Amino acid sequence: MTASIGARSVVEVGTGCGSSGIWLLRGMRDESVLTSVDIEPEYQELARSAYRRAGFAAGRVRLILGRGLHVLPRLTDGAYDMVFVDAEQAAYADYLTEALRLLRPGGIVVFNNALEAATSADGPLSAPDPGTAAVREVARQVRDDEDLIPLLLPIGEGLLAAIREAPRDSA
Ligand SMILES: C[S@@+](CC[C@H](N)C(=O)[O-])C[C@H]1O[C@@H](n2cnc3c(N)ncnc32)[C@H](O)[C@@H]1O
Repeated sequence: MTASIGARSVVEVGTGCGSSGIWLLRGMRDESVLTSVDIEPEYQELARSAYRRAGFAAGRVRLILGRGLHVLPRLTDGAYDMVFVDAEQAAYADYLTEALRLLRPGGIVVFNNALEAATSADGPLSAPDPGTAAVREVARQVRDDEDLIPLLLPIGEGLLAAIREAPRDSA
């Protein structure tokens, strides 16, 4: 069973072979579009075929080849309901900045691998690896930002989510 997120437009960084995209599409509205970014053309071809076999029309997915941090700045501000980041852990803080620009008020950004980093022990003499440090930093930023509602889901390697609050009425 898939919980519907009722989203019209979702951006995913890290298409892979299409598994997460299929789960996202199953929870999205019928007329909605998933924009998915990956640096590997072979993965995107496998994903394209997986979406088709899962029954989604070609027009439901826009596959863009390139590094997420090069592609996201070209997408429209405030036009997306959800941004799912599942690539380039060391740059998660930059992806948070991009996601907050892309999201509509009430939209949600989700980072994969959050628990893996949070629960890995540091050695007494070594700094955490850049990916782990970046995941912890983005978790801190989400916690400290008063405009974000944070949520940590213990699913798989852990999903860190943050809802961008709609502006409150000043009256
Ligand atoms: C963990 S896999 C994604 C799996 C996919 N989300 C799923 O669950 O089916 C990570 C993917 O990110 C891609 N990737 C790595 N660095 C990237 C970057 N800087 N920008 C976009 N994609 C990247 C890899 O090619 C790989 O396909």
